[in-house]
Amino acid sequence: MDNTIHSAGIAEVHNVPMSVIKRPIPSVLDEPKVQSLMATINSESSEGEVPPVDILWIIGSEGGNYYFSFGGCHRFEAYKRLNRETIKAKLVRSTLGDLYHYMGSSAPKYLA
Ligand SMILES: Nc1ncnc2c1ncn2[C@@H]1O[C@H](COP(=O)(O)OP(=O)(O)OP(=O)(O)O)[C@@H](O)[C@H]1O
Repeated sequence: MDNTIHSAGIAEVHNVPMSVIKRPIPSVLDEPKVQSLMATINSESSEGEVPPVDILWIIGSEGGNYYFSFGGCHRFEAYKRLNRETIKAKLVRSTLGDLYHYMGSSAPKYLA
């Protein structure tokens, strides 16, 4: 899901702590792809062969930053299994309306 319409204009890549990222939709994983990504990430030079994932960054109505991620399933799983503290990501500034697009009425009410 790299270079999607959402993140196409965003240049900055952040190291986002895995612990702050909410992934409300369970990933369906292709195991060999996860293994392959783990190997690539482990042998990666500083340039990087694995592109950043997209994260929806929402500021709550009462403040606070919320980070949601939907795609990037295989990359996220690979970073998780490697016990990485952070993942490279582009932050796509989003609204609760955007979240409804992905989650429908399952979107968390605490953001409204
Ligand atoms: N060993 C590897 N296996 C798979 N992809 C790799 C590997 N090394 C680098 N990449 C890059 O990582 C990115 C993986 O993105 P891809 O869309 O295939 O999966 P994902 O976004 O992590 O998971 P999903 O699409 O299932 O949500 C691609 O840009 C691909 O070129």
